[in-house]
Amino acid sequence: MTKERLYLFDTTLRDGAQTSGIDFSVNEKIVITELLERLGVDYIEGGYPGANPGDTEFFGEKRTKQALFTAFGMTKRVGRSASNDPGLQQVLASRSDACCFVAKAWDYHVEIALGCTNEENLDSIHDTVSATIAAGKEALIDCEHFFDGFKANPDYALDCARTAYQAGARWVVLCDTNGGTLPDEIYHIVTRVQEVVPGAHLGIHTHDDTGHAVANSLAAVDAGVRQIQGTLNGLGERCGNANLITLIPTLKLKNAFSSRFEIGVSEEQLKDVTSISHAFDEILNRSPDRQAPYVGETAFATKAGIHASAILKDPKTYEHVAPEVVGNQRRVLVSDQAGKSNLMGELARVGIEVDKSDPNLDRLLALVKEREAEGYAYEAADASFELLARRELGEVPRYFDVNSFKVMVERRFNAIGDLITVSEAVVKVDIDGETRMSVAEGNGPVNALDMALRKDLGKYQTAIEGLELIDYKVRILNGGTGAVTRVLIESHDTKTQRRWFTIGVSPNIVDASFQALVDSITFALLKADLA
Ligand SMILES: CC(=O)SCCNC(=O)CCNC(=O)[C@H](O)C(C)(C)COP(=O)(O)OP(=O)(O)OC[C@H]1O[C@@H](n2cnc3c(N)ncnc32)[C@H](O)[C@@H]1OP(=O)(O)O
Ligand SMILES: CC(=O)C(=O)O
Repeated sequence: MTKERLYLFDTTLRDGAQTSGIDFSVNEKIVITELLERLGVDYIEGGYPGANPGDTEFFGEKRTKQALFTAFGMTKRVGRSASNDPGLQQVLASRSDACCFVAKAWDYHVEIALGCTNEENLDSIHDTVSATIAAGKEALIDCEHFFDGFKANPDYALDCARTAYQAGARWVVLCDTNGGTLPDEIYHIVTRVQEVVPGAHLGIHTHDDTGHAVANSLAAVDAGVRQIQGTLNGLGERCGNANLITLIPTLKLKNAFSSRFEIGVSEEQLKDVTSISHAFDEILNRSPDRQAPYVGETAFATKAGIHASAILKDPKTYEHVAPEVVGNQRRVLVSDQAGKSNLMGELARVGIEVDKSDPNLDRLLALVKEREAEGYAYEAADASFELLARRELGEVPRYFDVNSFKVMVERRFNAIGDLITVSEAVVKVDIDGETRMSVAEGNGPVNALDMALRKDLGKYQTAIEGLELIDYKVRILNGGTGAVTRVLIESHDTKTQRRWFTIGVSPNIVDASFQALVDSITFALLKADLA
């Protein structure tokens, strides 16, 4: 059976830019465009030329190599001709291949927001499409509020879609602008729209206000549309748009879609989807969603011992697709929910092979469970777990012993009379029988301890040169007088680009932090030894 082509339209740089807290620079738009081309989408909507200087500059050049570079705008204003509408002309004059214009499709909006007649709005749609084609560009119409409009006045919503299509729009895109429509309604309405516009010319644009943006897009495809609009990681106005990073693997890997449709993303590009999703989060300066479908750090993570035991026998027992096909990896976590299979899985990942009958494994499992009961969470601290395991197996040298540490926090006036808070730490470590004392100041007690601890580790100093602490999280585990503090530290080695997590637990926050710091440095030394 020949497969039908489904087209992917990315609006990260337009609807994504309408996300609260997001503000793309032109350079960021260029980098994101490169990511989108790597992914293999068909259309990249780069923004709204004329709406702001950044978007105007971005559209001063053609920015795509394969994808159709698409400019966004709104249909011509009523009371002007298309050639006399400066906003419309600026969109048409941009270095785009295609122009996508938002048009009202709900008569209530025509009356309230535009303040014109239904016929005048239809004329605007018609004239805008004609002007776009006359400018030598592909025309798309985003029918805003299409589904709400259809429910209120189906004939008028259909008139809008028909007008755009008959004027020559390549795509008439049905938008669930307020995001309140459910999949069965989408299916039903898209079916009706095909009485006036063929599915091969219909697109879907959904928002996630009920958590159904992806499901709604799939329902629309099922009903007949052949273009899907969405964004990287589901960015977009309010709760976001349909997430292309979820949709693409589903379209490629789930038989209901992959047996009927072809998309422009190859198997190789699919393997890049996790890395692209995380690279995009880096640009946004936010942590990736750990539970994101397909690409999240825990998307293929197994915590329960019963699951881990089966996964080690055959991963398919608890995986709906293989992690490698989307560039992700399997993780078998070690925690108080673990059995020996979890341990063996995690040990194998760090290069330690142990037989299931090895008594060391029973000892290690008992130790993990005991420490988890005290507050440790090894599933979040890969490096501390590896150290614990290797210590039990006698594989971690005593690089240094901490003889003592002291930290002091002082609030005082400085020489020019400003009130300042100073943190100072003193750490004594023994290396090969020799005691070394280091003193350091930091912007807080933990920072001061960290600076002092790695100020002078003698012969080990070069191995920790690239080490930096990049995140520090504190959690109080049980309230009241019995409170215990759990500290999680993320470290990074700028030389090897390795990242790792360590953990410390104590009733005292400084003590918990110090444990995590010592583990972090010990892990860096161990990895340098093993390299
Ligand atoms: C559903 C969506 O996501 S649509 C995309 C929405 N995105 C944005 O609005 C981001 C970019 N927008 C902007 O920078 C500005 O709104 C601009 C430059 C486009 C327009 O700015 P202004 O001219 O100051 O108008 P303002 O934003 O106050 O109001 C929008 C105007 O467009 C009109 N309008 C809205 N939609 C349409 C449409 N589809 N066709 C024609 N006119 C429209 C409104 O009636 C209103 O007109 P009015 O000023 O005569 O009342
Ligand atoms: C056009 C658009 O972004 C919407 O209707 O949601």
